[in-house]
Amino acid sequence: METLAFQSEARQLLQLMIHSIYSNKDTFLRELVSNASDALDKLRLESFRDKDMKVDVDDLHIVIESDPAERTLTVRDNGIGMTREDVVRLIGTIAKSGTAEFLRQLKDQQSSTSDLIGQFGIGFYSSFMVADKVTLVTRFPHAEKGVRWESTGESTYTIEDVDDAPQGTSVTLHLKPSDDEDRLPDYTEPAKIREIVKRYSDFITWPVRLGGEEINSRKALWARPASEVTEEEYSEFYRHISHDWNAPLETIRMQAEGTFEYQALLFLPTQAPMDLFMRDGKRGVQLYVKRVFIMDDCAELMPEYLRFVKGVVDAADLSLNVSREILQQDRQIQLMRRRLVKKVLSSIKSLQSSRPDDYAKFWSEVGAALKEGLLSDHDNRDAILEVCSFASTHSEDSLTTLADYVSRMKEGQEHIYFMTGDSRTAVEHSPHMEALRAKGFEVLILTDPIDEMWVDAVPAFDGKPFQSVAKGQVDLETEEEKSANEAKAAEFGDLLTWMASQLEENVKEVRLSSRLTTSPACVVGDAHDITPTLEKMYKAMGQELPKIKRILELNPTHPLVEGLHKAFGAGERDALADTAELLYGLALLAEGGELADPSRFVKLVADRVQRTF
Ligand SMILES: Nc1ncnc2c1ncn2[C@@H]1O[C@H](COP(=O)(O)OP(=O)(O)OP(=O)(O)O)[C@@H](O)[C@H]1O
Repeated sequence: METLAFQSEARQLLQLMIHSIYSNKDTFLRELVSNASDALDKLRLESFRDKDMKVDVDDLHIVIESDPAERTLTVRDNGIGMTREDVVRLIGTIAKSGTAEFLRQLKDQQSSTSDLIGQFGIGFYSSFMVADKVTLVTRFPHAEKGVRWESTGESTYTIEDVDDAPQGTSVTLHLKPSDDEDRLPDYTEPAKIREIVKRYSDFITWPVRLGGEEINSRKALWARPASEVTEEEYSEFYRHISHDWNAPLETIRMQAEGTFEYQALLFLPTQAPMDLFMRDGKRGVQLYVKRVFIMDDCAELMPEYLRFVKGVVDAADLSLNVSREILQQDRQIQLMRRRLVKKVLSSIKSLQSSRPDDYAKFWSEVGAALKEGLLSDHDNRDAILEVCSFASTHSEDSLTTLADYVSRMKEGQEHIYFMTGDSRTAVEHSPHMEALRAKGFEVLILTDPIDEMWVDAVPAFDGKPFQSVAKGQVDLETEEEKSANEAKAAEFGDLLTWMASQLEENVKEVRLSSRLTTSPACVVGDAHDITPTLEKMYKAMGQELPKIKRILELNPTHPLVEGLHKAFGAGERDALADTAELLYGLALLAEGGELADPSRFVKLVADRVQRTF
């Protein structure tokens, strides 16, 4: 027998369970039954794949046994079991993504641990809420010996080989004394066990037996008429497949009959899954064939940008040993996926109109993922744009849809104006916004990294082209203003050419601006240039890009520019070279950009300030 220590994160979680003030302790049984059900699914799949496997899969089941005298409760399955290495890895450590984040949040807000336990998915360790010792005996089909694991949930566990372990896993809880005050019922009572299984695990497709009797109905929710399924049943099922504690925000059911029959039961989450933006993040739709679980995380059923959608698709006409490769090539599957995506998007759309507050919360949780679809899903681009919301200069604290933006467009306004940047403040204070603000045009404020990408790919919404206020020529002038500006441009012509040659390493053109009212200068990109933020993102990913020169725009009514023009006319070229450089530096700083040589800039400024004494 070997005694091993729990990994430190596992130890912290166990402590949390042992001293849990969490009121709903019944959920430990849901977790054990859920794990047993997963183990049975896995064994059946493995037996499809490996025809030589010498395992009896005819009577896969879960048995619950209780012994009031010994005060034990056992949950046993004849599923896939675990090897010794599995036990150490899966039960002794926590490899789950998001654990570190979970423990950090826990430190931050001690008071509401129960909410957090739930969000994280409590799993096997929840046994320690109700037991002071847990014994697990398990055997993997190909292993000769079984493994016996035991722990009191303190810092160590013991592990040893056993000769006579049956196929599968049994978990025996040595229950704490029941205690009404601590809300700890007597879990050896059959009526209590029955009640918990009925409440949390009724839909489990495998038989759950207690005293020789089957105590779950095993009816797949998606196969029952919608009118007969309660909200609570949907929520429990959602918890089983998503490991999310919250009830789903929206339940979506779909059914197709005819040549390719399927039923779908999908859920939108209230909260973003922990792994939404992690590299190994999972997609949430499971594939069943005629009520039999086939695979998790089925990429063929839901595109990546809808990875927060959880649920089940049960197709009647596929073979039970269908593989990913077959799914990828199946035209019916592609058609089905298209319909599922449309249905999900239309459900979000109706959420938006019927429950605006819920939609707003939903958007704040998963909007950044959904917007990825603007790049990857051309067919549904318009439908995605319709359910998007953005910050805008129209309101400080609420977001706007594009339809609402369009309804507020001024007479004669042809474009949907936007500006991308790192933060709302940076965008609002950027010189590029001045003329738009002065003329009262609304500007969308786009600060998600993904925004930098889709704005280049999506040309228009509802026939109105998107226009960056920091790119190309922003055409806001009246005819009179235009002709006045043309006259100015002629007047400033020599200065502009001279400045362009002074700054040629950094800018490709110097011109007069129609977007500035109070700042002296700003830097803008050509319509198809990538933005500085995007340039930074590419660099962060290790991609070197050729240097991108932008355009310097001057505000001819600003005293600094006027002064420069005068001095230039008087022929003081040499002394003005530094001024040109300073102006360019100021324009960069004003948009929150970075100077190539900050120390040189500081020296130039200090020099100027000195001359004022
Ligand atoms: N009855 C079982 N048979 C086989 N493997 C099991 C069994 N119970 C647990 N395991 C293994 O141990 C792992 C950890 O279980 P645990 O319940 O802690 O987390 P989980 O089921 O992965 O996630 P969750 O936190 O959502 O419950 C499982 O993923 C599974 O691989």
